[in-house]
Amino acid sequence: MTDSVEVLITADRVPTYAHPGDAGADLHAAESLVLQPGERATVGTGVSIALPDGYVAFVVPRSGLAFKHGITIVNAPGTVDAGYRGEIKVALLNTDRTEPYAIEAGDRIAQVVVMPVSRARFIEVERLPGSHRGEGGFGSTGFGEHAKEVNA
Ligand SMILES: O=c1ccn([C@H]2C[C@H](O)[C@@H](COP(=O)(O)OP(=O)(O)OP(=O)(O)O)O2)c(=O)[nH]1
Ligand SMILES: [Mg+2]
Repeated sequence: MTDSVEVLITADRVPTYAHPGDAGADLHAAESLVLQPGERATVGTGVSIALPDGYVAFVVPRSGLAFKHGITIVNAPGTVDAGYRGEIKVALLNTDRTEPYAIEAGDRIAQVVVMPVSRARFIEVERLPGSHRGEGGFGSTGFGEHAKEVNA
């Protein structure tokens, strides 16, 4: 890693980066529960942090849980504000249509990504400056081959 930031923490289990260079540190469940198909639940992690001003922590799904079991996070990415001192909680959702998913206390249920963030100074104007994209959005560049024409 080229950069790191000190984050004060109280935790039953401190989040861990599985490999050098990983962006996400795994968060462990502080409780056991079963998520029925389609069910969502807020799961404690036993972790509280004090981020420096100018940083945010995003709580994001683990890909393996998502791909293999359909376990995702309802509000992904969950936003942990720098001023938040409460327990980080994970709003898990079982998107599988048929299979319940059991979470044991200590399981790694999500990961946390700490990033610098800018706060905007919103400056109201009568008219926005022009841009190449303009107002095009929501698939305006098409899908597949059409993108090549746009990029040409
Ligand atoms: O996945 C998450 C998302 C948020 N939080 C905590 C930290 C965050 O600082 C606080 C508020 O989150 P957010 O602003 O997303 O929720 P809100 O519904 O707008 O609540 P509030 O009115 O408290 O801002 O809840 C979590 O523990 N986990
Ligand atoms: Mg909020």
